[in-house]
Amino acid sequence: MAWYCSGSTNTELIENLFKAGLIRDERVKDAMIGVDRAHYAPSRAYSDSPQPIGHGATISAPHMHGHACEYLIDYLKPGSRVLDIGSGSGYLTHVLANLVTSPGNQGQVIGIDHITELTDLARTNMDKSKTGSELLASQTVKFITGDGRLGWKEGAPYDAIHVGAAADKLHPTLVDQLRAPGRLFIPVETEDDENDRDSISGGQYIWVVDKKEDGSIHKEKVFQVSYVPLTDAPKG
Ligand SMILES: Nc1ncnc2c1ncn2[C@@H]1O[C@H](CSCC[C@H]([NH3+])C(=O)O)[C@@H](O)[C@H]1O
Repeated sequence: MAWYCSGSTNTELIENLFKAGLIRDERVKDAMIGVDRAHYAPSRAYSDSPQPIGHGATISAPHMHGHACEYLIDYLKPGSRVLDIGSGSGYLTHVLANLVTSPGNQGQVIGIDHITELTDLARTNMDKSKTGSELLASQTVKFITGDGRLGWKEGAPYDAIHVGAAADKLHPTLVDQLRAPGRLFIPVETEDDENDRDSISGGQYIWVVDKKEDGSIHKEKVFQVSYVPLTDAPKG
């Protein structure tokens, strides 16, 4: 159901998304209330819409961030390790960090983006709040500049990997870097699904890829989306 949400404060926006059923999980709601979107979105921070953040990147709409967290929620526990590929503004990286941190049990979230100005921006954005600057100081959150299609093997294995830009395929390196059990959430441009011949005709879909405890892989195409692509880094 299409439902437009906004609020006059961050808490009001998230509560309205919750009331509209666009966020359903209480832990996700609390983690999103804990991150002021105004620190990350340059305009219309409390409206449920994407906004440009420069360098061809956008901060996704908050309901999309909510969906991503909800698909990964079973793998986001205090102490979990997470990789956020295409971290952009750093907003989702911060929300994910709230989900893997409890007093005395710090997980770690690595945000990776291939544009240095954006990893710098993400750090600056996080530093605007006390909790954000503490997460940076304790290295619970680290921003790395690099090609996210390769993951970040120094921090692997990950309980959860989130990809915030559309890949041209299900990069096997990312599946390799999952813990068993672990889950990858990735928008893919035209991945061939042998069970669904329609998927070859194009369109972007979120794929959820599970690495089970025995190391076996289960892939599922869950819903259609429109993300900016994962690309080569701009030259210069
Ligand atoms: N190959 C790549 N490696 C790392 N980051 C990439 C790559 N291709 C695109 N990106 C980044 O993917 C991001 C997608 S848009 C930013 C989404 C972010 N989750 C947010 O809501 O703020 C942009 O910041 C791009 O710079």
